[in-house]
Amino acid sequence: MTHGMPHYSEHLLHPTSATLIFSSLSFPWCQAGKAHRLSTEEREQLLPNLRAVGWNEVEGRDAIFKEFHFKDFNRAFGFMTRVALQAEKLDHHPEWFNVYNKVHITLSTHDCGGLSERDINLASFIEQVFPRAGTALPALKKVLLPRKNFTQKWQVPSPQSDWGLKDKEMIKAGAALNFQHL
Ligand SMILES: C[C@H](O)[C@H](O)[C@H]1CNC2=NC(N)=NC(=O)C2=N1
Repeated sequence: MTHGMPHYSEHLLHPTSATLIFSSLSFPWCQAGKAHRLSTEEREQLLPNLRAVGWNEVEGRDAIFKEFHFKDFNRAFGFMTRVALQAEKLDHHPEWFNVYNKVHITLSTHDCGGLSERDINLASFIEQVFPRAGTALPALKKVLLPRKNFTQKWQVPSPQSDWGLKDKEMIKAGAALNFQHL
């Protein structure tokens, strides 16, 4: 199954395709209330931003899909570990598949039988951990430290941190984020 997803190195080459703008969803999305399927308006607003970073709608099912490539299994599994811990915190779990350096992720909310804001927010988190997990460690500082390319509506809390936003801050920033990878 190929979705024409960009390989990680293409993200580096085409940073402008990595812009996510989530603006109007409420918080917290996870514990509060029952999940509801995204409205037409929400979809029109949010899905283009996800498509721009390689998430596609799944045919025949209300879900989104993206394929991630890493340099090796360790990096793929490191990425999965971060996503898994966050998914557990959010009580929102991805459907995923891994072989060696590839991770395929499908997001959908089983509780409401389709896409909800929980999926958008987990996708947003995934986008934020992806470049860090996918980058060879020696390249990390070079690639990630410059903050000038992070356009955002909130303060980066610890500019010294090589790892950028902490999970908690990412959750807080949540759907109101305007994020550029690089
Ligand atoms: C009982 C538990 O809170 C629910 O089953 C959670 C767990 N993780 C979940 N993950 C996903 N992807 N969709 C859900 O609806 C969902 N619901």
